[in-house]
Amino acid sequence: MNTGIISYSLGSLRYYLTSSQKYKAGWMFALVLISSFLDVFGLAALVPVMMVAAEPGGVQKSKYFSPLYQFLDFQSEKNFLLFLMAAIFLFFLFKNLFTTWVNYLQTKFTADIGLKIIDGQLTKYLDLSFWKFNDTGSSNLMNAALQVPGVYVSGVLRPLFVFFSEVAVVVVIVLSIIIYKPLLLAILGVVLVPTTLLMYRALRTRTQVIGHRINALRPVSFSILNDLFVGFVELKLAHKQDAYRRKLLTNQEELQKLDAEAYLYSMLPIKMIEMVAILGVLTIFVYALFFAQNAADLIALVGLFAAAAYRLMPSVNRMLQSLFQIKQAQYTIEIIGSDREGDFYSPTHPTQLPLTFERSLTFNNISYTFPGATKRTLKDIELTIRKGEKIGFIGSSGSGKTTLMNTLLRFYVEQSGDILVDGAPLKPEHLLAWYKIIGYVKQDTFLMEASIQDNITLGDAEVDQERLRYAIEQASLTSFVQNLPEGVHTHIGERGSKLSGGQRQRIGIARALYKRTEVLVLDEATSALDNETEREVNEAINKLSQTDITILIIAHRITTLRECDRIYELSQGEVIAVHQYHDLVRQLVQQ
Ligand SMILES: Nc1ncnc2c1ncn2[C@@H]1O[C@H](COP(=O)(O)OP(=O)(O)OP(=O)(O)O)[C@@H](O)[C@H]1O
Repeated sequence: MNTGIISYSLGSLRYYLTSSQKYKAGWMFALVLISSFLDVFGLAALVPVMMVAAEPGGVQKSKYFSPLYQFLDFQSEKNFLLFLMAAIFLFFLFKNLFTTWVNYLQTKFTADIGLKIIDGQLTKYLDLSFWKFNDTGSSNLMNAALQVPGVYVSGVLRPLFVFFSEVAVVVVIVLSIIIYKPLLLAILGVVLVPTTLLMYRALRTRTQVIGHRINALRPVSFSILNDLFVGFVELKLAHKQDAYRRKLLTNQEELQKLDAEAYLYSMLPIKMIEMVAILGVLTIFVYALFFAQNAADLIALVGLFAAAAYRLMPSVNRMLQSLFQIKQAQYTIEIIGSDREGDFYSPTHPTQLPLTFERSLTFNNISYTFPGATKRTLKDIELTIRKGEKIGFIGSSGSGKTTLMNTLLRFYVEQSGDILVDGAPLKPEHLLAWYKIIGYVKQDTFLMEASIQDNITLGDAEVDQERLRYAIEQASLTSFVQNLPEGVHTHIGERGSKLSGGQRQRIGIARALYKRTEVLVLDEATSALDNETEREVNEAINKLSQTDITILIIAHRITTLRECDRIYELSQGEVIAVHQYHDLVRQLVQQ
């Protein structure tokens, strides 16, 4: 048939099978083949038994059963037939128990591989560089991490097993026919092989296209759904929910049409093969009636042809169906096997070294250009911060403040220059140690649908209560937490929906303090916070100023920077000025 797609899918397995699993896969295939043989043999054995049972004295005449009858020393044909029936029943019982066991092993085996692939996909995507991660988008990543492995198991692995077991069935039948009546094989070959091949060729490309298209559409639905629910408030106020709903439905409509088309294609082969087979039977029949010398022989041949075709058809059909399924799911092989290595991956360096921060932090001539961009976003940034200092960063939107902090957090790696910690360059080997030292409170702090405690400790199983109290106190959350009915165990709603903007940021600050952050990067919310929220956040920042934590604040409101030792002003990726808070306030007043 088509060895391309089969060897391609078999090849894809090598990524995920350990050598013991490969050995197991070999065994699984052997067991599946035995099941197929038992299936064919069971049906084939039934026919002669029924034939001798139908004819009085048939057992004695039969060249197969008469020796057995003699050997087992039966005295009555009826008893022998009862014995045969019991044997057939026991055989079917055994066969079905055996095939159920094989099915169970097979599902367990494929599920194990499925899990391994999910793990592999997750590891791959968690190693994505931050830029590529943002560029790919969460809907695509969710699809590729969970949905794609699922489709791979049901659309590639399982059909592969089906394909090989049906090949085994077909081979057994074909071999028996070769031995019994080679002419019949020739007729079957002439009629069935071209039809099957033609059909496969006609449908395979379209099936593959459908698979790719479905894979492209699925993340779109996730993404719209995500917008619809995350943007619940904004979209409702803008009266846009309906437009998004329609967008989602249009996408789903195309998906369902494709699903329906794929389903239709899976039903077509059996119908086409049946049509061709019946055409074959009728042609031989007509030939026998009008032209053949020995019509009786030919009509017997027609009967045999019909019987063989009848048994072969479902197998050939399942072979074709599994090929189409694999074609449709071919994209999963491409996705799972894609981008295993390359620029977009930055896995943690295998050797990790310790790191301490005692004196200073330096941006030493840092330049950074985004992939595909022509202009540098950061241009030769040169500045030093001493341990314990509070430093502010200001500048118009797009001036590069967040990008600069992202290089410090190692989410972006500068193309030239270095980050120096106590004078020594920060290397990939220091990443884990550096992550222990540095903390980040983003504008939109990541919050989970969990308790305050879990949000601060990020789900620590063993919470250091003393540290938790300290973090809550330093983040100015004590009175807020004390007034809650369940204290730190109070749940905060989806993405912290039960908290105010200021409280959310302070949870972020408490989180950084809980993990004993020594360098804290604070990206102040750009949205116009109300005075109360601003006061809450500033209170927390001022309290932090009393500690020896080194703080870097990206600020949009000047009042946030009151406690800062210095304030750097950025413009188009360059440091254009260094200010003192009071000078800056004076300048602004004069303007
Ligand atoms: N992932 C990205 N890919 C390409 N360009 C980017 C990416 N992220 C940011 N930029 C560009 O880099 C420049 C600096 O962005 P950055 O977010 O650092 O500015 P910012 O000063 O923090 O702005 P804001 O105050 O609005 O947060 C902008 O021109 C922005 O368009």
